[in-house]
Amino acid sequence: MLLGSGELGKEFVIAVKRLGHHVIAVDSYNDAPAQQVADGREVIDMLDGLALDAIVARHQPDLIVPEIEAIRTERFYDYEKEGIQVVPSARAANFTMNRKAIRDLAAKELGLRTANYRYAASLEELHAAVGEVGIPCVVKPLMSSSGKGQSTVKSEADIEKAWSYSQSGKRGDIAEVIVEAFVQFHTEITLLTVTQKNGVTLFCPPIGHRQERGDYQESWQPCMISDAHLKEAEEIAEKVTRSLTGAGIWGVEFFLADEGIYFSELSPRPHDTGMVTLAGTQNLSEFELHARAVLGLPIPEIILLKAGASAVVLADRAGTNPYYTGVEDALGEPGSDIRIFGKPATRPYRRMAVTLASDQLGSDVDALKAKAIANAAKVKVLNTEL
Ligand SMILES: Nc1ncnc2c1ncn2[C@@H]1O[C@H](COP(=O)(O)OP(=O)(O)OP(=O)(O)O)[C@@H](O)[C@H]1O
Ligand SMILES: NCC(=O)N[C@@H]1O[C@H](COP(=O)([O-])[O-])[C@@H](O)[C@H]1O
Ligand SMILES: [Mg+2]
Repeated sequence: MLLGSGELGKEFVIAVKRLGHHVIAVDSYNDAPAQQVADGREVIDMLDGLALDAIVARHQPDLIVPEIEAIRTERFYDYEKEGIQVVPSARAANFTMNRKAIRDLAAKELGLRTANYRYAASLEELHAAVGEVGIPCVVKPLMSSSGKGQSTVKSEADIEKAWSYSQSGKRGDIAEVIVEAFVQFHTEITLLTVTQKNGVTLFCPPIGHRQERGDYQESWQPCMISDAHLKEAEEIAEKVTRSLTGAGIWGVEFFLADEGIYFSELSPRPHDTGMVTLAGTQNLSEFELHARAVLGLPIPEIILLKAGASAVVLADRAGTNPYYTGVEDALGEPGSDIRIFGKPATRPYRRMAVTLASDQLGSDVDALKAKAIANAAKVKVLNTEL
């Protein structure tokens, strides 16, 4: 049972169905991307614990695979006790659903370097927290993803806007926000990390990415970083995933700054920036790795086969029944590909597709990034009904 059925879930469903499994895909709206390729579907509010209990009782899944954060993950501890495998584990899903749990674990318990941070549960508390952390700083709802409700405070005048934006962009019922000192990083990476039932942790070559409005725009693999940074990132990823427990792929996010490496956050599931692996950069994509890891199947090796890049195609308006023009143009050159997710509705900035570019190992990753961006710009998302 897949909880959350967006673009990441869709590729995961394809990977597990190729291994012969039966999937029920769940989301809060009908015809979500992963539901279109699954065996069955449910439409519920996943923050509603009783609604979750009802579908778990109805389908009796062997595995529960969360695909988003905003789920009543407290219920997962009971499901685990009942013998259902929660991916990667109830603890991991529960800790990462709320930024407070994972940040306090990383910074306080594990002693990792993170941006200086405070929490605030009201506008007054936000003023105080910004005072302590300093300007510029980043304000994020405790429960949100893809930058929803996130903004950067550059002056005192931004504080009120940041509070109201956090409240309209948050997922679920938690009003509290985290206030993080702005890290002046030069590089941002995702380290895809695979924990296995046999206890051996594997790492994919680092993925570089660029974000706007807290949401990813392009990603590329490999991202060249120093051996020392890579070793440190792998050690941190191993430490955090071991503490959270379980088997599966994780997207561990780091900022690389002049003063060193910062742990930012992690997803206990495939990562959006990891869609670059759909370009065939590795022998197994992040979705195939997740499938094997959660099913306890062997992963004899992870090897980099090609250099690649991905770029997002965003909608620019609200509407239904989207269709796409320019796909022919975007696929014209060798090494170009696209994944259209099949979301049934658009809204401004909603990610609808990614373009992929790849070439042989050792080729210029910047050129691949430019190619993916140029191809994404050729694709237009239009609506038959506005
Ligand atoms: N403290 C910070 N300093 C500088 N930039 C930041 C900071 N926090 C976040 N960002 C920028 O905003 C992006 C999104 O932040 P973060 O990953 O915390 O949000 P998110 O909503 O969980 O995103 P996602 O779910 O897509 O991973 C980061 O990748 C980074 O580019
Ligand atoms: N950074 C997290 C992320 O990329 N999550 C992916 O986006 C979907 C939601 O998209 P939507 O908001 O367009 O419905 C999620 O279901 C997941 O696949
Ligand atoms: Mg992130």
